[in-house]
Amino acid sequence: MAPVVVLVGAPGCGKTTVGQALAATLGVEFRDTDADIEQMAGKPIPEIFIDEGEAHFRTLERAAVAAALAAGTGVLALGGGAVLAEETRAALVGHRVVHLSVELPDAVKRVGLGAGRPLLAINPRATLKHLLDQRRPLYAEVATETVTTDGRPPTAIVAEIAALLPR
Ligand SMILES: Nc1ncnc2c1ncn2[C@@H]1O[C@H](COP(=O)(O)OP(=O)(O)OP(=O)(O)O)[C@@H](O)[C@H]1O
Ligand SMILES: O=C(O)C1=C[C@@H](O)[C@@H](O)[C@H](O)C1
Ligand SMILES: [Mg+2]
Repeated sequence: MAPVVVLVGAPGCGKTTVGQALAATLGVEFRDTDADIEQMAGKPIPEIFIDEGEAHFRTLERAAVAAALAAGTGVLALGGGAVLAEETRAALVGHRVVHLSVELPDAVKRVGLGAGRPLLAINPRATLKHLLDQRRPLYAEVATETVTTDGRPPTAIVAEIAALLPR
């Protein structure tokens, strides 16, 4: 079985928030590869970045995405940078992949200055701008649908995605 839907998008686009609400609406399970990686590593993502570095995190992430796609859990959220891996982009072919798009102003507001996003620890606005510019084409490449999230509440986004799915 494949996941009902896979969510991709930049940090702060709402993959976790929307994914959890969508799974509850559909009555299916929610899975987030970031949480899977933390469980696999036995520590939070910022600690993996500090202790082993980003390259090691990306190795864990490729394995976590492959395992989650194979498990076929209902709603699957991928980490914001998962699409950087060519292997992961190839593995997503044939899946229903929704890109939750977000532009810089809303992304900055949503991620704030909070902890827990190691890539955004320094100069979050400039880093987010770079991430968005670098990744937009990659999200577009893997997505079967794109749903805009700027200025919209999670409930409206959940309803739009639910309406895309076969009944
Ligand atoms: N549509 C929205 N409107 C306003 N706030 C939102 C919306 N979606 C998410 N948020 C808020 O933005 C923050 C980031 O959301 P969330 O953690 O779901 O993003 P994410 O895509 O999972 O990020 P990451 O890639 O870092 O895991 C949270 O505080 C959440 O409540
Ligand atoms: O955008 C990214 O590269 C990341 C996003 C988060 O979901 C985590 O996967 C991690 O913090 C890296
Ligand atoms: Mg998340």
